[in-house]
Amino acid sequence: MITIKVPCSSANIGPGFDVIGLALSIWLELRVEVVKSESSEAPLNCVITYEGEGADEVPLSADSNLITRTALYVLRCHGQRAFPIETRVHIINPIPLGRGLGSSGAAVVAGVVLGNEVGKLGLSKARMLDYCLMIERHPDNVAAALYGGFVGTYLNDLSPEDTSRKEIPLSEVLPAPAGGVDTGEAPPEPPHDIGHYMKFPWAPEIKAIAIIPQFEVSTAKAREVLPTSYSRADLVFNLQRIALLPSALGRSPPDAEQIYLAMQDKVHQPYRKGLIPGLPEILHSVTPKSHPGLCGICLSGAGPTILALATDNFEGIANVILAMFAKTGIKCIWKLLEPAEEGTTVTYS
Ligand SMILES: Nc1ncnc2c1ncn2[C@@H]1O[C@H](COP(=O)(O)OP(=O)(O)O)[C@@H](O)[C@H]1O
Ligand SMILES: N[C@@H](CCOP(=O)(O)O)C(=O)O
Repeated sequence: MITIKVPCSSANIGPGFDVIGLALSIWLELRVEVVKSESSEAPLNCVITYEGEGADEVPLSADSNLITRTALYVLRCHGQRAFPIETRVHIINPIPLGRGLGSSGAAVVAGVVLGNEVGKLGLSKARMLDYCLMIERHPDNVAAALYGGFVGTYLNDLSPEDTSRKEIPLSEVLPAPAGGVDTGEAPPEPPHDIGHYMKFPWAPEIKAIAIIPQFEVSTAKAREVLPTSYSRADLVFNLQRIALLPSALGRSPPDAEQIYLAMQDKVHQPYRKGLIPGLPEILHSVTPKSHPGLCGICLSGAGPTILALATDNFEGIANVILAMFAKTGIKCIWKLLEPAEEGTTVTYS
């Protein structure tokens, strides 16, 4: 049995839209067996079973499920048209879908690693990141999930030819389900070195409180509300803070006032407030002064989850935010999470 574990992630930390990600301690798990036999009745030779978040909505056919579609993309780029006979994938998913905790990033990373394992491809993590970036095109979730920890990420300036290959429509990378029928066409391989990451230190005192509202915001929709250009003042505002953030969050003991300041943002949060009732009030009123123990607060990924970083008073801080959401009629759960330093792991038993 091959076990693949991929952590969830909180992207955009503060001013780091599409740049800074933090892998956190909820893991998507795949238990994979390849049962050798002459033939398989399963479409594309793959049987999927699933438990956990999204069990009532996630498709279980290999050409529709995001994890197995991603694995098929990787396999097909290496001349393997289907899964080995017969591949059985059991998915255990505790990451809530569409909440800004990187469920799709984790699914994409899991799919790339699945393809690499069952196809015996021997891809490096750096090459696997290229495959991830052909599907989930912002690097902050997938790099954090793959490498673990608190990361700064970037996309390289590619040649015009590689740029157009990287920007190929997603529908050509992951073709629409065709009922298991293999069209025979080779998918576009990713260019090399699409993106990269750097790991930053994280002060051990700081934990992450995730306040998770019980409604979904699709990342695709939350990207549509963002402007295509920004004022110089807003851009400089974010640059000034992002320059401080990695050292502020790495310094021990943490300086809460400095972290709070370094987590302000004018690039994505103000534009997403229409999707998340109560967002501006929560971000402005929960501060280190009003709530001792708090260091900083921001939208997690594209939302609606709120990420509060704190050294103490976790339950008190969570309850205040829960009560603010409740005023707008929104129910939430909350979890106390820690950085997942290791990232994606593969074990064999
Ligand atoms: N474990 C999974 N298996 C299959 N598909 C998944 C899984 N996790 C997420 N997805 C897909 O990703 C979508 C959510 O992605 P997205 O809108 O980016 O939100 P999130 O913030 O959770 O990443 C789900 O609706 C589903 O289609
Ligand atoms: N940088 C992306 C991050 C999306 O994260 P998710 O967890 O909501 O998928 C964005 O803000 O669009």
